[in-house]
This record gives sequence, structure tokens and C-alpha cells, in this order.
Amino acid sequence: MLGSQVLMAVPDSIEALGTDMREAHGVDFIGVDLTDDDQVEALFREASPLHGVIHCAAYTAVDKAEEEPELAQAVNGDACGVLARAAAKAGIPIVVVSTDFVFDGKASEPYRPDDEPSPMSVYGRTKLSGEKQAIEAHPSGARIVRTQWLYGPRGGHFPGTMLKLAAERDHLMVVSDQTGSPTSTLELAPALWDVLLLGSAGIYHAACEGEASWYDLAVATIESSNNSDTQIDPCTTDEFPRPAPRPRYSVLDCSKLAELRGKTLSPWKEALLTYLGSDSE
Ligand SMILES: NC(=O)C1=CN([C@@H]2O[C@H](COP(=O)(O)OP(=O)(O)OC[C@H]3O[C@@H](n4cnc5c(N)ncnc54)[C@H](OP(=O)(O)O)[C@@H]3O)[C@@H](O)[C@H]2O)C=CC1
Ligand SMILES: Cc1cn([C@H]2C[C@H](O)[C@@H](COP(=O)(O)OP(=O)(O)O[C@H]3O[C@@H](C)C(=O)[C@@H](O)[C@H]3O)O2)c(=O)[nH]c1=O
Repeated sequence: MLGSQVLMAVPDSIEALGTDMREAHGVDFIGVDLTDDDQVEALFREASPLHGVIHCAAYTAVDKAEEEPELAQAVNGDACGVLARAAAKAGIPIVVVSTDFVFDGKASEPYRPDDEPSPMSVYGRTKLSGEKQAIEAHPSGARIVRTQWLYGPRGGHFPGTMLKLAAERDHLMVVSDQTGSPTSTLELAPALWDVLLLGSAGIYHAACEGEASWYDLAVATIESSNNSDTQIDPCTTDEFPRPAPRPRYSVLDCSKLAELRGKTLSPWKEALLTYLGSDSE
């Protein structure tokens, strides 16, 4: 969703900094083992990122990760250390994209970046490992950006699944007891740039404003399509069992990012409607 490329090296020219015309080189790591220091260093020599790296690759199949913990650990955990080490050697910062699923969801108010993580799933544990490995490998340059509930122009995502299912079925059940902040990658991408270029080493939270359940997100998505009679009913997590546990509440406190940027990301519904091409509400 954040791009099929797994690494973005930013801009070629210093003039591009601070403008809206920032250009990134997407680098496809075809055939490169991200857990191999030599291969990643060679890739850095080839791509020669001047100002930094935004690392987006991950094993994101939350349920399947429960069956493939070693692979998830290699991709989500160890690769972050390797990439951060290469960035440290190159003397450039790195942004590592992480997740709300590092938290256990037992909180009742938004999680701050320095709150203690306690992941519930293989995906969450391996992403937390990636955060730690990146910080250890590049203490002065690693910026961790935790985000959540992403959707956007590329790749599969929950609103897309809802639209597809609504076209096929006349009834959907969607969990209403998990709360987070649906976040458009169109909102997140500029924030990642700002953290890379203006931020300092450490952990940031980045999500659209406001909170919602998956049910709320499904309803808002289907309503905006204006051509669906599909009935959507709320259900509990227990009524929609999945292999990986998810946090019940994982809203992120994004005030540190807002201070850095002088603004918040847009409210989640506004961003959703913009993405869906309808701002008529
Ligand atoms: N989706 C979400 O809701 C959220 C995502 N995030 C984080 O944001 C980042 C981007 O997520 P998203 O855009 O959803 O991810 P996607 O699953 O859409 O894309 C992940 C990318 O990683 C690549 N990748 C997977 N395994 C490997 C590997 N072994 N070696 C090289 N590349 C690999 C994939 O390549 P290929 O296409 O070839 O498989 C794909 O391009 C991730 O770090 C994720 O953890 C954080 C919070 C929420
Ligand atoms: C398809 C479907 C899902 N659900 C539920 C299951 C689950 O609790 C919730 C979301 O399901 P998904 O599997 O689409 O999303 P999920 O993989 O849980 O999404 C997570 O992805 C990772 C990568 C992250 O980092 C998280 O921030 C988060 O976005 O919706 C329903 O209730 N009804 C449905 O018809």
C-alpha cells in the first residue's frame, strides 16, 4: 500500500527539500535478501540515497504470520537492523514504518510513543523487534513511525475488501469492538517525509484524527459507494474469530508528530472520502 517498492531513497537534489515536489526513488529489491548485510550494502551503493531511506517492506499478513513466525521475524525484525546498519554506514537517517499492533489494546486512551509495547501477535512481536533492531543499529538516525489501519491507492486493504464483499453479498458482519484510526496512505506519505527530513531519532505515531471501529469504517466505505444494498451488521471479535489476536483499542496519540509538522493528519472520515473520490458529506 505504501508502495510495492520496499525502499525509498529521498531526494536527489537538496532543492527538493521542503517543497511539495519531493521525489523519491523507489527501489525494488528483486533478488536481494534484506537480511544480508553485504547484499543490502551493495544495494545502497547502487541506489546511493543522499538524504535518507524510508523502509516500507514488511510481512503484513497478520493471520498467516502466526504460521510463519521465522519468516515474519526475518522480514519484519532482522531486515530493519540490516537496513538501519547500512543507513548508519552511509551516514543518513532511516524511517522504519511500524504498527499499532505493538500494543496489547488494554489502554483506554490513545497510546503515546513512549508507552510500553506489549504485542499480542507474531506480526506485532516481529514489528517490535524491527523497531528495536533499527534503533540499536542506528541510534542517532533511526526514526520509527507507527501507524495503523492503512488504506490507499495501491495494494489490498480493508475498505477495498468491504467494497468487493458488498458487491458479492447482501449481508456482512463486521467487528465493532476493535477501535483504531483508519489512515489514508495519502495522508501518511507526506508525514513520513517530514519525519525523515525534519524529525530526529526516536518514535513517532502517525494516524488520521479521530477513532472508529472496523464496523464504522465498513459502513462509511459502503455508504460512500452509494450503490450498495448490502446490510452491514456489527459483531464482536468472538463472533468473527481469526488466527491472530488484535488489540481492542489501539488509537495512537500523534501529538509529537503534530508538533513537528505544525498540523495533524486529516480526520479519518474526511481522508476516507477523499480517497474514495467523494467529499460530498
Ligand atoms: N497495512 C496496514 O494497515 C499497516 C501497515 N503498517 C506497516 O506499513 C508498512 C507498509 O505496509 P503495507 O503497505 O500495508 O504493506 P504491503 O503488504 O502492501 O506491502 C509490503 C511490501 O513488502 C514487500 N515484502 C514482503 N516481504 C518481503 C521480503 N521478504 N523481501 C522484500 N520485500 C518484501 C512486499 O513485496 P511483494 O509485493 O513483492 O510481496 C510489498 O511490496 C509495513 O511496514 C507495515 O508493517 C503499519 C500499520 C498499518
Ligand atoms: C473481512 C472482514 C474482516 N473483519 C474484521 C477482522 C479484523 O478484526 C478486522 C480487520 O481485518 P483485516 O484482516 O482486514 O485487517 P488487519 O490485518 O487486522 O489490519 C491490520 O493490518 C496490519 C498490517 C496493521 O499493521 C494494523 O494496523 C491493521 O491495519 O476486521 C470483519 O469483521 N468482517 C469482515 O468481513
